Amino acid sequence: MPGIMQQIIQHLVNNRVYLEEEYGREVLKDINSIVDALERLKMELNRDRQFQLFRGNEPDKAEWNAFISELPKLKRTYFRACWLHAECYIYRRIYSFFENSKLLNGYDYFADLKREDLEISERAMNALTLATRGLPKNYEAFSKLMRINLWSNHYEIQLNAFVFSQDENRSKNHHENETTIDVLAQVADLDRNLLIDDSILIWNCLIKSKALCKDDVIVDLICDNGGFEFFTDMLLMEYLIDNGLATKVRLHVKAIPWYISDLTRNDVEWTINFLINHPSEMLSNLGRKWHKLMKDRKILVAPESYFWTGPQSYFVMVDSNLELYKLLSTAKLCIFKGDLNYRKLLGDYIWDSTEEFITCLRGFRPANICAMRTVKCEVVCGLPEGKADQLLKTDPQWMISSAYGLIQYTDALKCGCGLIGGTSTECSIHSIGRNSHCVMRLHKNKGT
Ligand SMILES: O=P(O)(O)OC[C@H]1O[C@](O)(CO)[C@@H](O)[C@@H]1O
Repeated sequence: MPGIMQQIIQHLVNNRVYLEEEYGREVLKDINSIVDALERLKMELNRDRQFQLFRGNEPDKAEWNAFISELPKLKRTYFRACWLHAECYIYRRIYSFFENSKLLNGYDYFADLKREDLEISERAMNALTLATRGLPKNYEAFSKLMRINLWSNHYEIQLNAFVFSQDENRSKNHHENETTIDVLAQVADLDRNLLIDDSILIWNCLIKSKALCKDDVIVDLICDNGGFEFFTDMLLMEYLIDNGLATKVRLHVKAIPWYISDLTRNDVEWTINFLINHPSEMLSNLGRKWHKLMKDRKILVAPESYFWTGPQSYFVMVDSNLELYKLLSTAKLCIFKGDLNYRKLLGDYIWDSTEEFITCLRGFRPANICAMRTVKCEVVCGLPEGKADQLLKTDPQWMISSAYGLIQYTDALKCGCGLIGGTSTECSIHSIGRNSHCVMRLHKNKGT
């Protein structure tokens, strides 16, 4: 984190001239005070000081201050707090320096990094675009897209491992579309590291929703990173819409710059414009197509919520942000991308690695839920007995390397009784009703 803060300082110093051109001379005062504030924050972190309350124009300061005040005193400093709490707090403090400045309110100091990530992914984007035009509506194509999307959450793979020539693929097989994706999976050589693959359940969920639902089939995508990862998110979402597997996709983005590369509304707009104006005709056409999907509101950015940049685990959402919980409840499927979302889904606890996904959600079940992440920290569940031990022996870094991936799913109506969606009186959850809110409360009261 001190390194990240230093990078932001460097960014401001390096861009002084441009910022002055854009905002006028007065911005230099802002820059100086933000640099001072960042230096102080670095010092607070180094000295393990107490978290401070937010006192400026932060729209979510009441929630943050309540959270900080409720932390036990000993858990309110950088090295004593939970990792997740300390990390979120620092990212939130950093942005508060900008939002309380005169001219740099709204400034995204991570924007350049996200943009560069896309700019240098041209070959990968071209190859994937070519490979995904006219894909058939079947489970195989869907599952491949899911895996491409999953592996784009890998730390380093984002760019380089996806770089391969389209010509090589062409010469290998006549079925160009199919093969390019296969090659991608092989080049990435990562599918063997897919520890859980519930994509068939997700496919079934979407097929069933379409058949049963007369209204919109909504898919909520709780996004993670911008840049290349968002590009592959869009390929998957486009496939869902094109094939009638969803009639509407809502993108949940971050309200503020977050964890360096997380997607914001501006990043979505920038990405579409970048593609539209791209010299490659194929990418430009793709950009235009996505722009139309957004104009027709088939893919849209959901109202931004500060819940996603809070420190809380998702099981508290029903109490702390009922509006957002209700919004997610109108979806047929909620897809949570990335490691941070996963940590918040599971509450950032070191669960027994064989624990069921649904148990770890602790009652958070606004809709059918899918989590897709490469494993970057020690939070994991749903593995077969003995798998974690075996991995530890063969690859001690397996939980932090992001070389392993998970596609996990749980049905909103699933419960421990094995009677999926049933109305049996034997099961208290099912006899209470199908309302996920009731189910949530029941689980909570039971302390599960
Ligand atoms: O972009 P993702 O997949 O959410 O990864 C971010 C995660 O990586 C980490 O840096 C873990 O190493 C965490 O801070 C964070 O949970």
